[in-house]
Amino acid sequence: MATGIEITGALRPGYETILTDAALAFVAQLHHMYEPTRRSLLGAREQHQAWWNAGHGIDFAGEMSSVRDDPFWQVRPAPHDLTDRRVEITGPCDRKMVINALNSGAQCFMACLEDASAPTWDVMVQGQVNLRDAAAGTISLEDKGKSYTLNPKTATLIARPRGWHLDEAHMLVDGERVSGAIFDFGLYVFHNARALLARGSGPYFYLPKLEHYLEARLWNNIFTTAQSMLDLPLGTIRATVLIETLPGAFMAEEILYELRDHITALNCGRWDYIFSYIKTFQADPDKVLPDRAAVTMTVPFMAKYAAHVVRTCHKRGAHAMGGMSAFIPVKDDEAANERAFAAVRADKEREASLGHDGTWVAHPGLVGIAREVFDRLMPTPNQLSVIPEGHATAADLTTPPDGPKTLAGLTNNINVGIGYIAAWLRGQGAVPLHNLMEDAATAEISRTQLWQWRVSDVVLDGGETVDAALIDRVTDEQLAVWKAAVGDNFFATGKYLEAADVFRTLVLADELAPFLTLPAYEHYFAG
Ligand SMILES: CC(=O)SCCNC(=O)CCNC(=O)[C@H](O)C(C)(C)COP(=O)(O)OP(=O)(O)OC[C@H]1O[C@@H](n2cnc3c(N)ncnc32)[C@H](O)[C@@H]1OP(=O)(O)O
Ligand SMILES: O=CC(=O)O
Ligand SMILES: [Mg+2]
Repeated sequence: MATGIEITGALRPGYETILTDAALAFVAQLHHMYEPTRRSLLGAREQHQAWWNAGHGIDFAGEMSSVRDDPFWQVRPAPHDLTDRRVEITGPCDRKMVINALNSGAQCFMACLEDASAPTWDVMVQGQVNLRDAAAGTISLEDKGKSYTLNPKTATLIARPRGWHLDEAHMLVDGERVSGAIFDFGLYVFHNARALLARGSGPYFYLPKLEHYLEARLWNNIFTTAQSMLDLPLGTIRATVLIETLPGAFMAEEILYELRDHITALNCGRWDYIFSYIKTFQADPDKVLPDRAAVTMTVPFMAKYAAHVVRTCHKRGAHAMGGMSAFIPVKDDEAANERAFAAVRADKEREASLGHDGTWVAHPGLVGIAREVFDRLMPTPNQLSVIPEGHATAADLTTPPDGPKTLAGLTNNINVGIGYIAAWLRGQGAVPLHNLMEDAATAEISRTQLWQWRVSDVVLDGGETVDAALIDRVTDEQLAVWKAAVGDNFFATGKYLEAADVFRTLVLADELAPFLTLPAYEHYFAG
């Protein structure tokens, strides 16, 4: 191994094919070149938050108006296998799910090393093994007497690395942790770019949680460097950026501009967006959101956000991808299943009618519904020519909706928060809870919402004031609910008490932690 590189995680069979000297040296080189910038951009995030906490508003960046006003620039056109992306399935990089997703009939598969994966060392490195085999077209599995192999026609593979905030604690360069994003991106592009190109595709990425155009510039510089180190032409790497933070929405056009040689699309990551709205306005009692379930895509600020993303993309020749309805198929209850399908169908009809070029589904059983809607409402491969009228103002994007604030909403946040974090601590990053898909982003909404309700002394519609005593009482009640639901044995081993501790600590903290995964990673996964 090159001098200065240290791997502190376990080396299980197969990992040596990913953690090769050459691949690690590649990651280390990116680390040397770009870690100082990442650190400084993370520092800038703290400064921006302090500015908003001091009562300053959020608005479009004045210094970038020339980019927004210049009518002439466009992003590089999409490659052939990202031209029609009407249905994209997402999922963790578990071997069976990777095969099932690639075979699902969706146009693309967003393979998630981010919020649908708990970032344990094993999940991250085994995920790379699975993606390497997927990129090579050779992935297969024998599981419970069933053989899994790839169909002749599979979805286009797009990998989602971790966001800028997370470290990979198990790879050190000169004693310093590398960024999770650079670890995930670097290993994936190093091992798979050539194989993907040979199969008529390419190294494609979804980039999560960007908050500033300078963060997009960092990705662009990393792409340019990676391409030249791997002797790939400029524009070989292609990115789709999730517009899933409120600050990111105000910089959507600048993000396209910074990445114009590499970007093909933006995506509306609605769950992180709601989380980011709460985080941005954490100190503003006038911006407190109602129950999580009441913040749908049809409330005004969310509808304006989606239209803003479509408009911005199509003005610049980029695809505008829709997002994820949390409804998933319901087993053993036909009526509930029909309701879930109807909710997904309505969500996809809204997206296709607005001008989105495609959408996300969480489960293979939903591919057909999304496909039917987009085939019906979008007969062309995309609808780049559809530009929603109007433009978004800061008030459009930031005015909170009315809606209920209820004890049931508070209780659901705590129940789901405990259930999700327990699964995450067991190594599972996406789970079905109460017939909805939950991942790190939805859990972030639950815990930030309660933090904000508590510090804003919200009085619920039933008259209860949200305070530490109420949070403690309901947390204890919900621990009992989980114990009854999963049984004493699984409750004892399934990390529920640890999850409640993580959740309660975050909700009762004086300061809002920027991400729940940061303290939880340090405490449970980094060692
Ligand atoms: C906010 C965001 O970031 S959204 C994007 C991140 N979130 C995700 O990607 C969530 C993806 N979805 C999932 O992880 C899962 O569908 C869950 C956790 C929601 C539900 O999981 P389960 O209830 O275990 O699914 P279920 O039991 O119905 O699975 C049935 C089959 O479908 C497969 N399957 C389910 N979801 C997926 C998927 N997303 N991709 C591929 N295969 C899948 C299962 O592997 C299983 O296959 P098998 O029959 O060969 O054994
Ligand atoms: O990543 C998607 C989201 O909704 O968040
Ligand atoms: Mg997200």
